[in-house]
Amino acid sequence: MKENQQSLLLQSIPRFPPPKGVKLSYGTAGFRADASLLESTMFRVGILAALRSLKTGSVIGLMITASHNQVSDNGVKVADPSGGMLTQDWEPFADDIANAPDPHSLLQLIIEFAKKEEIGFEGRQPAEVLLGRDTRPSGEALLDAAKQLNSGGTHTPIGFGLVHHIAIHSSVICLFNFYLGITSVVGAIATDMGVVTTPQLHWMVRARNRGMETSESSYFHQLSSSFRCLMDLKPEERKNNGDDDKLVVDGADGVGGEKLQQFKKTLTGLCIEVRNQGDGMLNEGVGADYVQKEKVAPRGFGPADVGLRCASLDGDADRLVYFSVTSNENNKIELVDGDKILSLFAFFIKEQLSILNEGEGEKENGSYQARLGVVQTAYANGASTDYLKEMGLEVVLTLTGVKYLHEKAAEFDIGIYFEANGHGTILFSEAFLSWLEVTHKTLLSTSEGSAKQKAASRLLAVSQLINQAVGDALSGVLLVEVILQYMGWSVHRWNELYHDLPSRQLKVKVVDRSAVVTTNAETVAVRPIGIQEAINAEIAKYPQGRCFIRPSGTEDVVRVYAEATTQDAADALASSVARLVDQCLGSGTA
Ligand SMILES: CC(=O)N[C@H]1[C@@H](OP(=O)(O)O)O[C@H](CO)[C@@H](O)[C@@H]1O
Ligand SMILES: [Mg+2]
Repeated sequence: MKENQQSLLLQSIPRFPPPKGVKLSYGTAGFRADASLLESTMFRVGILAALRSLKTGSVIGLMITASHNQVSDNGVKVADPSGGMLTQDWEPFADDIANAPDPHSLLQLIIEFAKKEEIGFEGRQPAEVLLGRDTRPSGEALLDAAKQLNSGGTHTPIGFGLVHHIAIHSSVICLFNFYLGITSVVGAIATDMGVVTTPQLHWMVRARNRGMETSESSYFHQLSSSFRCLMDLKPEERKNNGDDDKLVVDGADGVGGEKLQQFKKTLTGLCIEVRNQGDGMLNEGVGADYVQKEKVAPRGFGPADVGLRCASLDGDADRLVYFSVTSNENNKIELVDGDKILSLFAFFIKEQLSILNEGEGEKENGSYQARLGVVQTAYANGASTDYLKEMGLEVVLTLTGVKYLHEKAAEFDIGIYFEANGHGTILFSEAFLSWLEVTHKTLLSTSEGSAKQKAASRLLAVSQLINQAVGDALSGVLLVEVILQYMGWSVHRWNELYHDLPSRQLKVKVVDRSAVVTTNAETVAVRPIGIQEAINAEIAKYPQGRCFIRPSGTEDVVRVYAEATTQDAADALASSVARLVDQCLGSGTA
């Protein structure tokens, strides 16, 4: 590393000492903590992103969000050139630099890592990073702070790279720190994309690295035109419904509600009412995480909504669940979770593939036996896994965290992944898409309007509508809606695809959640020693009981998941295991 680069880093590093007594870890969704603890992390992740951009010769993304966490938390995740999550090989470096105790050790870490990764600092291409943030109020406060700092001349970007807009977060952190971090790498450029959903930022990074336009309007245009195409391909007898069949969406008082409100104006054939658009407290009694875990209607929904088709987004709009309010009391709902969304998508895709391959048999060059697979985690309801297997699909289980599911799904020609909480998408391989495009063209010229041509057209439109970078609640909602219209299904009919086994999820606050170590796709706890045997003894008390514990990667808790044949049994199993965890590791406040 050249001297000018070292001195540039040394100028800024001492300004951001790490918080004392806190160990930060790049978990399933990047770094997440109380916003007040993240000042140095933001700065350091800025450096990491610039290095990643130099290493890959591509644009990298940084998203400031804590998703479904309470409003006082914040976080940051890195989007790799493909638009996916940061490569897992770099996570230890992220942990190391976030926790480096002093300027000297941080600089040494950077020098050694850059050497090991053979990162050239004076290459032809400067580092470039796209920044995005959700609607957390801390973001706005810092925007002002940044502007003041900038006009006050305490930092000058000249010679450090060009920053188009600078925005920041919580009492002097976030984007400004990113900005300083990124521009501590010679020549680096940071471009602020403003307030966006997490999937929008990931989509933008992917688009940019494929030479496409990155604006929000191009994102919305892609979604609305592929949605329109799918609507036009509905069976004739289903073409007239839609407008009188309203969908009500809970926006979690976050960025997704705002964006959907703006976007819905451009959609025809779909009537959407958005509630919780940002006037209330972010994620408080609202949002996909709340609805899925508590199994009750969010704030703003009640008896007047009984029977309506409703959906809920999470705080950064990368999760989606559906529900309908079932009774006038207790805000009870019928939950249609990520597993059911996965099942609906799998059902539709499988049907289109079989139309496309009908009668092709073993003919040479004719059909392409696309490998269709689905990916779930241990949190998937057991009934969904059985249903998917009965459909003849390959089902793979991975660790919790979309990076694991995404990686597995990418091994299929069409890989569909969903977490039960509603995060998921459909990935299409390049090889399959090339074949599909050629086939579609041929079908257009030989048999336009045929069932096969329409099936090919639908699959192509799905690959455009569904976000190929990460799970995206906005594109997900459009695909669900168009499939329901295609099938002529109500939310209730959809929910009848299979019946969920009753389940319960609890969280337990413990002194040190890393004391829980798991194996076997997180279904078995190997530490603390003896706890699994105690859990097994509880499970044995319930017919078809299933239960596991794991440390959360995003909250300071140990999660307990239980399934059984009745709700009372699932509740009792979860509570007794939560007590075990509390006795073994707890601070007593569940
Ligand atoms: C049980 C559960 O819903 N866990 C969620 C949650 O992770 P935890 O590591 O469980 O806190 O947040 C992750 C990021 O959004 C998501 O990938 C994951 O599925
Ligand atoms: Mg989220």
